[in-house]
Amino acid sequence: MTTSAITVEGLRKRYGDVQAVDGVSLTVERGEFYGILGPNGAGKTTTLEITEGLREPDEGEVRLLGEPPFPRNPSLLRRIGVQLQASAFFEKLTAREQIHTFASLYGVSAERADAMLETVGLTEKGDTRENRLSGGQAQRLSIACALVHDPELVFLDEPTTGLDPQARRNLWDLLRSINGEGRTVVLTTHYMDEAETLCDRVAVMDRGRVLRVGAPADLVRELDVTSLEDVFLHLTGREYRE
Ligand SMILES: Nc1ncnc2c1ncn2[C@@H]1O[C@H](COP(=O)(O)OP(=O)(O)OP(=O)(O)O)[C@@H](O)[C@H]1O
Repeated sequence: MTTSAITVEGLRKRYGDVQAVDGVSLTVERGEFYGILGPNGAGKTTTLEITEGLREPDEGEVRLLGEPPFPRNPSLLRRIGVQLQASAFFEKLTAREQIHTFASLYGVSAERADAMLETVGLTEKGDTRENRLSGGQAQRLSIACALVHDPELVFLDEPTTGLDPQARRNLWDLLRSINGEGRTVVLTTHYMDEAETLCDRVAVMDRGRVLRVGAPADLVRELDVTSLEDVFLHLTGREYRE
């Protein structure tokens, strides 16, 4: 039996008075495109960071590709890709220098780095400094950096926030092709249309808890509504964006 890509059991994390994650359990299968949805402060990023092994939970168990991610597990680092925010780029480097730097950290060839730049459509921007890239270009570069070592599983935290509609659609195509190659993709998003279009299954989170998990179309049917936006409203009793 192959293990799931991710299993999370009874996760809890508190910051001072804030119970950021309050008993989250979920399973992501290998090859799945999985979305974590929720409003600001729902606990999505904290759940993701614990799953990636970047944070220690107060309680709960995580298995990432069958292994515990915390404390830092070097054998896992090569197998997962974490999209960093564009602000985490090395200062003053060009797009090509950024991805070459990530590649060398992983012992990956410069040719592979250049090929990744091409995959995300940034070859022509190779000589452009990170602070001169558009929002969409910076997002694509950060995804390329997360993929340069050919990981099995990719984590993306709100990859299309702040992009114009065309740039979002281009990024959707890229994410679909990443998943189409058999990689597991886990993303958080604020956009219901994005989740509806891309995700095999979504977990709807609010106030540190998972309210419901399912395929978008199944959730819409089960709750007898017309869209994922309505699913959210039905589950939480409020609009997605207040
Ligand atoms: N390092 C921290 N210290 C203190 N409180 C934190 C910290 N990180 C998150 N929180 C709080 O924990 C709660 C959950 O935050 P988290 O970032 O996980 O939510 P989120 O769903 O990712 O939100 P967003 O969509 O705004 O990114 C919030 O109330 C947040 O203010």
